[in-house]
Amino acid sequence: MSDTTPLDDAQLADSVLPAGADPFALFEEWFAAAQVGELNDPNAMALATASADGAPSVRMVLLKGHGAGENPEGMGGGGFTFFTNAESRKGEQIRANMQAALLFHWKSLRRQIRIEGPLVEVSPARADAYFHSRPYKSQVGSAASDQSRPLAQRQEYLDRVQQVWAAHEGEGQVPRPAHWTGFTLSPRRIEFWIDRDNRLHDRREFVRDGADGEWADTLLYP
Ligand SMILES: Cc1cc2nc3c(=O)[nH]c(=O)nc-3n(C[C@H](O)[C@H](O)[C@H](O)COP(=O)(O)O)c2cc1C
Ligand SMILES: Cc1ncc(COP(=O)(O)O)c(C=O)c1O
Repeated sequence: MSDTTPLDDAQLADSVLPAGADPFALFEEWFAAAQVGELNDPNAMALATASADGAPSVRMVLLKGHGAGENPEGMGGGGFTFFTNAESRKGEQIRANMQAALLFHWKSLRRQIRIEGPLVEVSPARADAYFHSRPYKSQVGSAASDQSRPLAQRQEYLDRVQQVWAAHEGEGQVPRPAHWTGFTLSPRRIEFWIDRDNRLHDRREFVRDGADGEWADTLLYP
């Protein structure tokens, strides 16, 4: 027989996602909690892109810049930035269709954030600065990789790694390949989801028309 004990006060409590909140401030709050509560890569997020004809694909990337202070190519309005090889599968999809969706799921916190909007490429200066802030080994690994293209055998990649390593060891940094860059998602929709017992979850979405638009928010049925 099903459990028919009455819902308790915690389950019947009102939403903890405040109406009229600033979604960037709420993101910062949750992201800070994730730094403490999530064991590995609290900045890991799923990045969904789609081909020109609308076929979706998704993979994990790391968030490397975020918040109201992000300034996608001078349009302002904040954003969420990741870096990648623009000749990869995702890079080709982004070139064909400059929009994406991001998903954070912090399992230990039982929280999810979904973010959607157009993408803007970061400036070459920012891509350089980020690329060179990475450890030498990571610079080498990225520069030696034709990300997402077929590799006949792993040794081929390892040989390239050795070559790039030797070529730039003296300077201690690798020139950033022109195709290694970053993209900032300018959010048009941000949704916060928090687990509540018995699937009586709590969701609030924030939407705006453009990078300079006002946020409007609403609760959503779980
Ligand atoms: C936790 C995690 C973080 C990752 N971060 C990145 C990243 O920031 N940039 C990146 O290009 N690939 C990253 N990867 C690898 C991607 O998931 C993916 O394998 C790669 O980018 C190729 O994707 P694509 O074929 O769709 O272009 C990460 C993988 C994991 C599991
Ligand atoms: C291929 C690749 N590029 C980039 C990153 C992002 O991390 P970082 O820039 O800190 O190396 C990752 C992380 O897993 C990765 O696998």
